[in-house]
Amino acid sequence: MKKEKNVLYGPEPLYPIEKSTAGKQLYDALLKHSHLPEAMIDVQAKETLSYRTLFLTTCQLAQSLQRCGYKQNDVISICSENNLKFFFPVIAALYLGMITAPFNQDYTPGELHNVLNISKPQLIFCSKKFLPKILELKRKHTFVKKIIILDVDEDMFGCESLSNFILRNSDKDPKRFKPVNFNPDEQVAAILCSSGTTGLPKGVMLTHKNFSARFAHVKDPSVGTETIPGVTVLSFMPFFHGFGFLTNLGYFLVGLRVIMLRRFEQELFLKSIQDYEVRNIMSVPPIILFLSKSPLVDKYDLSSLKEIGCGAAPLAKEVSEAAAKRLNLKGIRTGYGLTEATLVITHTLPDIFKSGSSGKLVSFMSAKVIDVNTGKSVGPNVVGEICLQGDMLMKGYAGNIKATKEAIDESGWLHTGDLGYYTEEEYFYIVDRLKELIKYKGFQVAPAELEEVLLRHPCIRDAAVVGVPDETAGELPAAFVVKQPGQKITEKEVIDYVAGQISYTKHLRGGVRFIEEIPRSATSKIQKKELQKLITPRKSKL
Ligand SMILES: Nc1ncnc2c1ncn2[C@@H]1O[C@H](COS(=O)(=O)NC(=O)c2csc(-c3nc4ccc(O)cc4s3)n2)[C@@H](O)[C@H]1O
Repeated sequence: MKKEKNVLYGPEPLYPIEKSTAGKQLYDALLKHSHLPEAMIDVQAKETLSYRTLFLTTCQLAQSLQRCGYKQNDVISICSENNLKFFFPVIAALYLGMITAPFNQDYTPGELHNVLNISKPQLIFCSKKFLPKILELKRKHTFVKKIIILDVDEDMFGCESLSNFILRNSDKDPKRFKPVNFNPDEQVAAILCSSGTTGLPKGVMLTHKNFSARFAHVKDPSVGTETIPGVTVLSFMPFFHGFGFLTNLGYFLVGLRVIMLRRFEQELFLKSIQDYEVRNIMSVPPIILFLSKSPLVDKYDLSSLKEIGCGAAPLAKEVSEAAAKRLNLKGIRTGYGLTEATLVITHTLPDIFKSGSSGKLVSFMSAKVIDVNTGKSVGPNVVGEICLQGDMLMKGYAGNIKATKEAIDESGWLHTGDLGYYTEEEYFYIVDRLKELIKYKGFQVAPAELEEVLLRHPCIRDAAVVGVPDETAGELPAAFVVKQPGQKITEKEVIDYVAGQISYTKHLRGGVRFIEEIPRSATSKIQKKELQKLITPRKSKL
């Protein structure tokens, strides 16, 4: 292949991208692993899902969906905490070429309005805990025609349970089911939320081919976490987010034993590592900080841990080294990823650690760094915007051609909005963010979404939201507010008002500052860097 100057290319892959659909690859993998007794163990519920049950149930659910007339390109959503049954509809949909649009179960009605109008799911699978929210949502959104409850045996409030839906509609012999064939390069597999470089959350369309590129990675011992069937990993990242969604599908593909936490609880996390002899964890920087500092760690035997991956936000060199030393590891494997490029794009290789680096490019991808003023690609050790190209790039933002064109240029390069550089050895370092995105504990916070909520308040004339650096969370959303003339409103009232309108991870933990005017450019774009200079970090109330 012709190599361009100042463009980096990922390594030759150990495994090629399969030509089959991601659904077919998972079908074959689950069949192959169906002798393994444990696919996923719910620690809190003390329940176990076997690969045989995972395989047969996904086939029966796919048969049932087909029998009820669901077909390629129909959209489902999932609203659930991490749950043993979460991936049943995901995998069944992949078999059929249906599209899964998961969303954060803690979203408020306002947030749900935004994201649901992007994907317009006709069928929503939810856990019992979130049924009231989804019933309310169905009343408001006429495109939602059916709700299926994942984790109950009996129908409730006019909604079928998953078990009854399968009982009533599936074939007596699930082994007669075969995945549908379609073009994996074009077929959208999932629509995942991301705010991209600016504005409100958008729907990232990832194709079966994007998934297959990730699947090729996970089979490679130098890329994936573990590749030996039956090896134990711990999974606590939220399943609705690209990180949790795709890492777990990768675990199933390889046949790993996944210890699942419904939500992160410090002692349960440590006890699970000890009791299940977990070998590998994929995590985010706040967890590494916890492992480096918490006295709780000394109460448990964590010697089974052979590798910890970390990504989704910057990991301080000191924190990484302290955690590795405490856990007797040579280092913490770090990676850089974004939903618009499916998952991990760069990562450090096993046993080769470069503190502070996010590692090297993965196969099937190319990268360049461009000068933010000229747009021209630069060479090593020069900071610029990271641009990506290759088989893991999203198909685009669902229903948003304008945002897609702003993100992916005519030459097919995704402009990530991340500032970084690479060394002569092609190790990447992410140093800052051009884009507005705020990362609270690895979770995305779109400033525009909070600004939209603030501007609806009658006492607020103008508002801007920026990220405040925080050692524990990475960044905290903070608001600058201009009051309406003559109006009185306190910082606490603003914080409480926003907290009542938006989900937990987006609350204004960085506080509120009242100012006379929001600094704007000639094109009325908020000058966020100016505002950040006005911020003196306060002790966060996490
Ligand atoms: N390592 C990093 N350092 C600094 N910033 C980082 C980062 N990773 C993501 N980010 C930031 O999050 C943005 C993307 O946010 S996002 O869309 O929510 N997606 C993500 O943050 C995202 C999706 S998948 C993923 C990772 N999966 C992994 C699995 C194993 C492992 O060892 C490392 C990783 S990173 N991250 C990036 O544009 C960037 O701004």
